[in-house]
Amino acid sequence: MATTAEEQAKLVETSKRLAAYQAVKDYLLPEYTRVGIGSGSTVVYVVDAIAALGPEVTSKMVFYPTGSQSEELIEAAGLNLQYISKLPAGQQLDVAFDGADEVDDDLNLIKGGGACLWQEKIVATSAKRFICVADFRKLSPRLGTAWKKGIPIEVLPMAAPRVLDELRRMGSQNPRIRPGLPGKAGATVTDNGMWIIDAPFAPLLLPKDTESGGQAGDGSNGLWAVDVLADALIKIPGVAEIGLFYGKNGLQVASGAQKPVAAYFGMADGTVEVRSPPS
Ligand SMILES: O=C[C@H](O)[C@H](O)[C@H](O)COP(=O)(O)O
Repeated sequence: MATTAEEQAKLVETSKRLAAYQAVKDYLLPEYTRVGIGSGSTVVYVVDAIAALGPEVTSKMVFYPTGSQSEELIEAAGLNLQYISKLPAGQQLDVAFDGADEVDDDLNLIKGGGACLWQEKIVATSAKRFICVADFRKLSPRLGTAWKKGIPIEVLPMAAPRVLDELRRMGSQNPRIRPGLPGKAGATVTDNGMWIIDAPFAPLLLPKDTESGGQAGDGSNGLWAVDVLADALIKIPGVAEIGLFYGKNGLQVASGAQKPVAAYFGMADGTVEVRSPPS
């Protein structure tokens, strides 16, 4: 068991790597030609795993980034880069891999801890199969349990004060514009020229909490169901996109699905746990 901070950090990196290599082994089939590459520190290992397959496999593939970081990763690995704007209408990516900040029991996700959520959602929903790759810290029964910083929300800068007002009205505890420090004074600016607001809410309810006379989930008692909150957040004027990736159970290998078909977790004991959403 890891005891020092250094050992814990090493364990986390090993876990990310294990999950990434397993996910690529299971879901990057040699016949695939279009692959989405997400953002964050875990995706670095996904790209490593893909590059390790060698040009005989990867040269026939084209890789679609979710922002400037993954664009650089793709290029640095010598993989073929293409932009999602060039994906012809009516066509899909074969698969997309991405990380997450938190994953609940139903495989709803919080994303955007690295300010990349908007392009990530476009790429994920353009894929026939969206695969989430994470370490054991991300696994939690309800969103907002382990990830306390809040739901990342990408907003038009001029609308930020109004969005903050509305989030407070909805019961978010201390929503804040994400600072750019230490690298940049002022707000964090996304790849799309937007700002990020982090909006903490009490842990989000799942259908198993709200069905059969359970909690309302409409925010009236301070508790929101994932889908109800997501639908309300996206309607706030000035919100460009939200870092909740959610959807109905059973909506899987389908165009437009935000939830992954599988989530790979590198566990602290050196195993990889694979989860699929309940059907
Ligand atoms: O904005 C960043 C993305 O949503 C990342 O995929 C997410 O923050 C997870 O990142 P990491 O793999 O570094 O934990």
